[in-house]
Amino acid sequence: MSTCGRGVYLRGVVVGGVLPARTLSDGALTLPDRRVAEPPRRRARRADARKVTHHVSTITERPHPPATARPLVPVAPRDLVPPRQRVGAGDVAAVIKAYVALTKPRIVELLLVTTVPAMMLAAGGVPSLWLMAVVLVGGSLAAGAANALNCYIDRDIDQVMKRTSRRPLPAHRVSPRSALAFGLVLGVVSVALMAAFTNWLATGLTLAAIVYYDVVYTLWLKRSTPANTFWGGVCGAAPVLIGWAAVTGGLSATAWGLFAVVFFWQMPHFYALAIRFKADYARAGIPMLPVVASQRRVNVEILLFSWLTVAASVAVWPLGRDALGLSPIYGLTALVTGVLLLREAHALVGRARRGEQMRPMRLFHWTITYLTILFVAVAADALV
Ligand code: HEM
Ligand SMILES: CC(C)=CCC/C(C)=C/CC/C(C)=C/COP(=O)(O)OP(=O)(O)O
Repeated sequence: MSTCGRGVYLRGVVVGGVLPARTLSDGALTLPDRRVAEPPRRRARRADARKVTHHVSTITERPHPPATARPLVPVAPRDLVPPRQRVGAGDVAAVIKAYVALTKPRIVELLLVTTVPAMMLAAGGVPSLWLMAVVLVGGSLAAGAANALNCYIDRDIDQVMKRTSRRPLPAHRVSPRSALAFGLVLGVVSVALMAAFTNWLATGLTLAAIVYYDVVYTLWLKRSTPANTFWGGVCGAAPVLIGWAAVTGGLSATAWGLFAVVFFWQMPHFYALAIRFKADYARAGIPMLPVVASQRRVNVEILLFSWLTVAASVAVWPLGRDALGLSPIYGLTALVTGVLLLREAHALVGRARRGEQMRPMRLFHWTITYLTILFVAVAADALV
């Protein structure tokens, strides 16, 4: 990380350390349909939220958002979700759909893109189908639990952001209490499954990933520091370690190498999204880097982490599963896709510097193509 980068991160971490977890803008907390009975602690948090909005506004040199929303109307918490809009218990398909949506299935599915090849490489071929099934089901339930709890904790933010406003909680299809219960049950089932059929390391990593995502990232860092993306990558890259540990009972240098690839990779992946939805994040008072720092600073980080991603992917080549390293299938794929990823990252930065339309979703989609191809190569390598 660059020296100037460290400066902003440290400042962010300090801010994160002194402010409480809930740090939304005035607008977010006073939306007409977020009518809650307001206990004194919540009122105090709102005062803190105004401080953070001010912090964000100061850094971006934008005027402080006016407090124009209507005052909160005290109602019982159970009335938070208007009964009319809740999914009727009789409509089984709609109920199932809403609960599945809580697990963010697209993200669960994508996390598995990295887990399966890691397991194959660790096993030097196709691992036992039983173990694959356990890790896939246990891992999906764990990621689903982590996501459902994230939906519960972030229901206020998700309501304010356009991108997330159709999720089950902001759309009032599931009550917050049901989402919380669902997330906790899924979490317990997933960890029990891993404990019963894998080993302690894989189980411990699974539990740690859930707790880390929901407590360290969602409750704390996401709302308080632009370093949220960096630290959030730890749990995003954890499935690689979980898969490897489930097969071997340990973690080798190659496992850590693959972890590093996903960890660095998620920075350009997420920053591209954060540039695209910068206004959303700003409205919700979330200090994502593009909201609180200059575009120049974001550009530097996109390039830095894209290069680190490619460097880590190439470093995995000689490591492999044993002294022989990985085959040229993997090595050449890492080089070619790496060049393409870097070309796209530099293209985005070039457009930003020239003041052209940035089209960040081009990089976002490229990051996905890159990681998918790279991990297909890992799997292919395990088969040869
Ligand atoms: C490593 C940690 C990761 C982080 C921090 C991350 C972050 C995110 C975020 C915040 C979103 C937006 C979610 C939404 O709109 O609901 C997203 C969407 C997406 N991510 Fe990731 N992601 C990670 C891993 C992955 C992986 C491993 C892949 C696949 C190779 C992937 C591919 C995608 C795709 C395709 C979408 C779009 C989903 C959709 O349109 O429904 N992500 N990611
Ligand atoms: C095995 C296991 C438990 C793995 C957990 C993996 C997991 C769910 C990783 C997500 C990583 C991450 C920082 C996502 C962004 O959340 P966000 O809240 O910023 O995204 P949003 O804005 O779309 O809600």
